[in-house]
Amino acid sequence: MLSIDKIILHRLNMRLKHPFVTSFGTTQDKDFFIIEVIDEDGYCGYGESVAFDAPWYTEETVKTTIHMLTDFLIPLLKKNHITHPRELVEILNPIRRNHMAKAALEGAIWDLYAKRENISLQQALGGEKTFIDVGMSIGIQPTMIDLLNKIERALEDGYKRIKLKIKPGHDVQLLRHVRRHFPNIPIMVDANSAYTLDDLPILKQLDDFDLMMIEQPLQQDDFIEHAKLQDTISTPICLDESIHSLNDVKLAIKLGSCKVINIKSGRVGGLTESIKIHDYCQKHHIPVWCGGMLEAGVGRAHNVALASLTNFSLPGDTAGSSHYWETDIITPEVVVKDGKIKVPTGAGIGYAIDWEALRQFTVSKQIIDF
Ligand SMILES: O=C(O)CCC(=O)C1=CC=C[C@@H](O)[C@@H]1C(=O)O
Ligand SMILES: [Mg+2]
Repeated sequence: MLSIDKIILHRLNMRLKHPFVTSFGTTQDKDFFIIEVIDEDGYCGYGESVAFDAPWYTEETVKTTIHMLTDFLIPLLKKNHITHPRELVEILNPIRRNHMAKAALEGAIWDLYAKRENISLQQALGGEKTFIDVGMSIGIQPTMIDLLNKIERALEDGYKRIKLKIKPGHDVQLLRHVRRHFPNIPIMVDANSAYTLDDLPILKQLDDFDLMMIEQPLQQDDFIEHAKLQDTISTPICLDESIHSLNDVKLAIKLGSCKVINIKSGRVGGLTESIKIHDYCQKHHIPVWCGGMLEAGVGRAHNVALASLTNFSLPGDTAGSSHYWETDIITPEVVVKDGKIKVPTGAGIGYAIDWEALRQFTVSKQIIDF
């Protein structure tokens, strides 16, 4: 049994090395928290919240996550006995959605469980790969030169594919430029729902650029529209914001709304649901890859373990720590070599907290006794 003694919420503020610009806006200072779950034997598990400070990606925010955890999710956990992290889905089920809040807590409990069992998080999740392939997501850049330079540098660092952000007015022309300089590199684009079917003429032109896929071109609940679009274009569609659960995946596959799925544990409510989605997609020959939420080291470590499952067959948005941060909060930091990350084999997430760094970024701390 996992007997929890206390939970500590460490609220942090970390400045990204470079602002990340998408069709919704700009992120530079990341407000989030690390959730530390300590059991009666002194084992500690760590999770990271991924909601942003404003609800532009999904409806959750840092504040809603804290509200959900302190007022609902942790009180529910207190009332239940738990022997395995898989049981958490059922325990937290009375609370609707709020997937990022649930995932932060669940992630910490998976880490705690793995540490108690003295196995790696990878082993606990059923991952098999020794290395994972990594791509880079490049936000919208001030100028074309900046973008070309960023791509150049990512390729030099060995990244296996480049993801570019597009939006209306910032798409075909941009790809023409990029393809002129880099005719053969693996490129994909992410629209973060910036288009509608009225943009079909533009979206059809994207077929000319030999893209690996186009991520989330339409609105998050446009399953039928995505199916129509996938029927019209040959570039595979990948769904991100549309996928909140295994049921969404079933719907998307049934309707033909996509050919690829981006899994983000926070968006789907945690690692247990992520594994279910991974397994279902594998059975249906739909490749998946691990998305990113500009995580610090703890969230990044969880992503690395998850991406080691076999059907994560495409490079993910899990770039190395140094791409985002001057100093990360784990040691060693996550390192990318030749476009790959070695999956750690130590107990739990396999990286230690760098307490000095964590303290340096801490804004506040809340202790919840069990
Ligand atoms: O963590 C990373 O490097 C991936 C960043 C990234 O592309 C995204 C992060 C968060 C929200 C979005 O803007 C975007 C995405 O949609 O995948
Ligand atoms: Mg996306």
